[in-house]
Amino acid sequence: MSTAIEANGLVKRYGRRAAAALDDCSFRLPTGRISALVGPNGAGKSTLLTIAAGLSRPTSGSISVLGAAPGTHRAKVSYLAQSKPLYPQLSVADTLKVGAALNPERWDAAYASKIVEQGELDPKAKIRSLSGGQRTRVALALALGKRPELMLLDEPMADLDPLARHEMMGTLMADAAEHGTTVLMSSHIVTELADACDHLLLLGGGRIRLGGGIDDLIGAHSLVTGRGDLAPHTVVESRASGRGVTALIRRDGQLGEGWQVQEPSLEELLLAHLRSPDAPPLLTPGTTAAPRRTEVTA
Ligand SMILES: Nc1ncnc2c1ncn2[C@@H]1O[C@H](COP(=O)(O)OP(=O)(O)OP(=O)(O)O)[C@@H](O)[C@H]1O
Repeated sequence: MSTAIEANGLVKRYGRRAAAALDDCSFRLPTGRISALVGPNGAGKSTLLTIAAGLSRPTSGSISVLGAAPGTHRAKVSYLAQSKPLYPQLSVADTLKVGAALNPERWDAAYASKIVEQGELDPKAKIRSLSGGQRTRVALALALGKRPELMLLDEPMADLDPLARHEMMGTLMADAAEHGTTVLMSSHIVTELADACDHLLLLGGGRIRLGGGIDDLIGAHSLVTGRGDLAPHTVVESRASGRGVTALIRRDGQLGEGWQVQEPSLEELLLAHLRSPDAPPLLTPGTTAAPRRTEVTA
């Protein structure tokens, strides 16, 4: 399978003395995946997305996007910043016209208009008169109307109401599946991700702590309850419970007698890893970066 993004030893410092926002961050995102980018506040999610969009340069390390340095294939990449920048003085209709003018080869006017219409927005309304959620809808119409091969979305749904979020996620995912679009989307809303995404990148301490298909990552872990020794398994998190110990583990062979075993939900998997920042990382096969070749950008 071809590669949408490959990062190798990526480091980003915002100042000489500042702690690294990304610190030896390496991963491979195959094309066609709808990937959640998750991590605590300040983990480096926006930093990674702006570097992939070609708007910020790494301090060191390399990253390729659609096989080239970030920014090379701007026409094929949509980037939606957390702040959703739009021109406040333009109307909704004029904003879409700007989208068409900026993307003459790829613009799908009918599709962009449909997204706006689903929100019952008046095309003549000025952007400055819209609510935060309505602006988000226009920004998403711009990002999707471009019919990109890769979408880099920074908390795209954060200010949509639950119904609008559900509907927009449905539109986004159906579109991505139909067109084979790769999506890398940061979010803190785990329920939104569990339904929509098939791939996960968990950032912590500036590097990837979990990377791979969500089913594979869940399948590699077990939630166990019982008493006894958990060696030789990797214990991600362990807590005393009424029935002994409840632990999220990565199995290494069979479990001993007397353990109740469950498959964790995505939320349980994420919470355990977020609470245990020192747990060993796991990147499933196909999601580790190839050994470093020539620098694509640095
Ligand atoms: N322009 C900047 N100048 C200086 N430091 C920055 C800048 N942008 C980000 N940082 C720092 O880099 C680190 C990572 O920030 P980033 O915004 O990438 O995290 P995030 O995972 O997107 O966080 P959140 O979930 O809160 O949006 C933080 O410590 C932040 O303070």
